[in-house]
Amino acid sequence: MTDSALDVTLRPRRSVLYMPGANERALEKAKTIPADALILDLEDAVAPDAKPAARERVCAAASSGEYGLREVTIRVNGLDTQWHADDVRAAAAAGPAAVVVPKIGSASDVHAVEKALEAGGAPDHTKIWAMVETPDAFFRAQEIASASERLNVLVMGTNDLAKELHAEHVPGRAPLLTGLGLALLAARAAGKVILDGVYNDVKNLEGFEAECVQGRQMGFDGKTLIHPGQVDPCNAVFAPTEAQVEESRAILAAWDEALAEGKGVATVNGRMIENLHVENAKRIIAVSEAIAQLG
Ligand SMILES: CC(C)(COP(=O)(O)OP(=O)(O)OC[C@H]1O[C@@H](n2cnc3c(N)ncnc32)[C@H](O)[C@@H]1OP(=O)(O)O)[C@@H](O)C(=O)NCCC(=O)NCCSC(=O)C[C@H](O)C(=O)O
Ligand SMILES: [Mg+2]
Repeated sequence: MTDSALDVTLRPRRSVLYMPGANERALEKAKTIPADALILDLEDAVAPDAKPAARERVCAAASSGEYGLREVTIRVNGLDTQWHADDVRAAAAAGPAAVVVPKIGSASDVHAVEKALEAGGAPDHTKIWAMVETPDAFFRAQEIASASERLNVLVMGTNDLAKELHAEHVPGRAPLLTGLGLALLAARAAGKVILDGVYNDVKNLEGFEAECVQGRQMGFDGKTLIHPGQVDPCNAVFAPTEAQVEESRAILAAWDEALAEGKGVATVNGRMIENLHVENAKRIIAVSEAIAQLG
């Protein structure tokens, strides 16, 4: 799907699946997995010796056009690594939907990536997805989110955050909520998309679904994933329900009626409706229609 076919901010990014760039089988399998977006990884999931070959394979996959409507992105190695410059140069030439950059620490990091992409001749459609995953970055989330028009998505790195905090992974994620809340405020203030971090226990679907629901309730647009088995439940949790869409349509109808009567307030199912509820109802309908366009 091209961005001209769909409003960029409404493009569904419910499920965003990482796959190790060195794993040919996973790259092939991804063509049939119903994830909204893919992150072809050159960082954590690829051993140092395998990085040059993985870079070649991932860039070929990203420019192959074989992933249908899925948004295909490349996660490069961090700015302070020996692989970063070559990764960004190769990704710029491949022209994926985005270059996902781990451990972004400040607006100047974003500017450095932007400059490197431009120097490498990256097309305008290649965006920057900034990973916020260190304590410093969470404090600077606002400057990172608003650093560049090319940056359209913040991605939470909850494994690195937990590691940096010396925190434990616990149900409900209490140790991480301060950081996640700061990043959500920053993303919304800058009008950017924000994706929740990964859930490591791939066999625990109950725990995974609970974390998806928590992420949706907090305001995340979708969640990053590590296993194909996480895709369907994640898509279900992050899509508006039929009841929500129906209620949204009732809100729009009641609002039109109120306006025609010269009123600035209405009620639906006994609840007060003001303009802000109407805006939210329009967003829910638009998201639902965007998901339907994916087929
Ligand atoms: C987590 C895994 C290592 C589990 O692997 P495995 O036990 O081999 O899984 P399965 O046997 O259940 O696999 C079944 C089939 O599915 C394919 N598969 C598995 N994972 C993926 C995937 N991510 N994408 C595509 N396809 C996948 C297998 O090849 C099997 O296929 P088949 O042979 O046809 O049956 C593994 O799932 C995995 O490696 N996941 C990705 C790990 C990863 O990318 N990690 C880095 C990103 S997460 C991160 O860095 C977080 C962030 O930075 C932070 O700080 O939080
Ligand atoms: Mg990380």
